[in-house]
Amino acid sequence: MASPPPSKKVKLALCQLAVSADKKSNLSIAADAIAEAAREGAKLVVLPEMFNCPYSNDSFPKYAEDIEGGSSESADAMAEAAKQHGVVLIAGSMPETSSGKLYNTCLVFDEKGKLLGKHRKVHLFDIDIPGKQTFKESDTLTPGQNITVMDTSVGRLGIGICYDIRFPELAMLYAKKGVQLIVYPGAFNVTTGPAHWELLQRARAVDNQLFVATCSVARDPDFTYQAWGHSSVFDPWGECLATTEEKPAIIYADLDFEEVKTRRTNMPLESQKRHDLYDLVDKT
Ligand SMILES: O=C(O)CCC(=O)C(=O)O
Repeated sequence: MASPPPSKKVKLALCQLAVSADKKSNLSIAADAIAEAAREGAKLVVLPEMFNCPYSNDSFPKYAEDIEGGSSESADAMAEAAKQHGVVLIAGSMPETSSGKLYNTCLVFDEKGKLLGKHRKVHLFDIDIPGKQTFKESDTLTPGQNITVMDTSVGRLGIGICYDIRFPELAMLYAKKGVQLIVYPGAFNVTTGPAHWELLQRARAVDNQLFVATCSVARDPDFTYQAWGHSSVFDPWGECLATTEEKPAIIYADLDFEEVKTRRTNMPLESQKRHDLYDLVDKT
């Protein structure tokens, strides 16, 4: 891949949305948040994982849309919002149906509403912490087969979805490909969130000397899945630029991608790696 586009400053908005069982209302809440973020000057806007439906295996098949088949009201609504407000939009994720399979899919639109690419969650969230948190996405979902790097007008972005953040190799591959910011739409829970959410973001940021942003749904006490919230963004030094708690919120940060270069010049980890002792294999 060629070098990333020239470094720029960009105002990022993370929209921690309240999601209900009403898809139309979820889409309209998302569109309103995008409009508000754009009014505040954001050029890059992020939505949460499964922003158009409740996070449950029962919901995924019911809410899934055939994005490639061109009949996706959620994709159409988000393309329209990105265009209307002139922002690069990382549209969280939504259940996608394709050739009889279901995926947890993030769509990315440019400021003209053109689909720049999509990421299908590659690591499915299958965990069992008895009495605390059990979830098995693989009961309904199929993992994606691609990693996702894209050049946008605001910089080179890498996308992961929630559980993808636990796999450092993915972030390392993104760094190797010149990514300046990794965005993880997500929805950790009240068991794993307090333990690992911030730690994982800071680790991915510091290890790879790049920006890391996460965007969660807000917590709904009536849902079976209790989301952690705490959408945040960390810089390449591991400092938190913005965060929030569990309620609906839009948070903002000014990212200066020049800092990626500066940190890597000051501390040249990449060139100091001992490729004679270990290596990262890129199979993409
Ligand atoms: O890794 C975790 O603890 C939570 C992951 C998750 O909620 C997800 O992948 O949707």
